[in-house]
Amino acid sequence: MDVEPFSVELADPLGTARGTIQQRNGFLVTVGYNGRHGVGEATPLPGWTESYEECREALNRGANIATELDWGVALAKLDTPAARHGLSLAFAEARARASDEPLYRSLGRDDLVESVPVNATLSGDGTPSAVAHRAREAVKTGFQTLKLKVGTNGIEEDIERVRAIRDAVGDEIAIRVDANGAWTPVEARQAIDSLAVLDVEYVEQPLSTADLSAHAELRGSVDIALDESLVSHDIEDVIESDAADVVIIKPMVLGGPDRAVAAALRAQEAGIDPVISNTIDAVVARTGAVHVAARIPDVRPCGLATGALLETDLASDPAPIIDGEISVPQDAGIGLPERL
Ligand SMILES: O=C(O)CCC(=O)c1ccccc1C(=O)O
Ligand SMILES: [Mg+2]
Repeated sequence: MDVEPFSVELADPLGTARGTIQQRNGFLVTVGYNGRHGVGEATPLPGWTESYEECREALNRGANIATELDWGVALAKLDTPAARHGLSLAFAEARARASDEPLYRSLGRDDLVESVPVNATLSGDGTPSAVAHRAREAVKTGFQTLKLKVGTNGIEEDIERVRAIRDAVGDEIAIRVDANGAWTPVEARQAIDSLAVLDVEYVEQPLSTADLSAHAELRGSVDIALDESLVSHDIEDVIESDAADVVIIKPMVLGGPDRAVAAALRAQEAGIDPVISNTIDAVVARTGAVHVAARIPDVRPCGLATGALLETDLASDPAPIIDGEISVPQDAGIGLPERL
């Protein structure tokens, strides 16, 4: 098991209600298995996963265990999500390569999946007309679903932005908003009443993570999606508390593609729609998440169109976005060169 640090920059920082993301620092993880190599990525995002230092320490520990025993044992001992994701993805890729299948097939999907629908991710800053302009550009390139970051400014201003987008793109385009936990229950109620009129598809994480029952109470005129709540609650808690119409599944946050697939399928079984997203990962984890999405039948548009937010990346992108759908690589493994 080989662990190599990397750093990638965002071309345009992504402003969210929980801070601005400017740079992503992580580790490339390479493993050997049955004569093949698999590559994974561990890119921690503090607040969502362990810190960079904790991730590095966990991977080093894993590397020591892995040389002594085997990958499965090392995986079982990695207890932080980003580190576990790195090893789990590397291992899953090596297995897919050894069986000469694309990763999504190796994860259990039987039929051919050529592409997955995706949303455009729109930063929340700027005037309503600036945001509407970005929305119109995204629709011109083929996106049918837009996700706007909200919660950094006042509710009235956010509603103005969503109204400007709706006016600019018409009624056929789906609009989602992501508050990243910024609202109180009273603010959320007020925002949702206005967002319902603007035919918003769902509100992602309106309230802070802990309170599942407060989210359950908000459900109604606009669907509620939980994202950050999955950091501290597992999918069974969310199902049990009736807190969500949609769950946002980020493989880096859940600890690997295996866990992400399991959680997404479990959600579907319980009548909750999973949406696969990512933490603005580099190309290895981002494309890994594309395979997770391809594994899920009838998946709603996913948050995987984030490659263009990066100024630099680890390799050229094997999953171009065409007409609002991200292409699923069909080569063995993730679809990247065997050694990066
Ligand atoms: O889901 C998307 O459209 C892109 C990813 C995204 O918004 C995001 C990226 C990094 C950290 C948190 C989030 C989030 O969904 O809240
Ligand atoms: Mg979110």
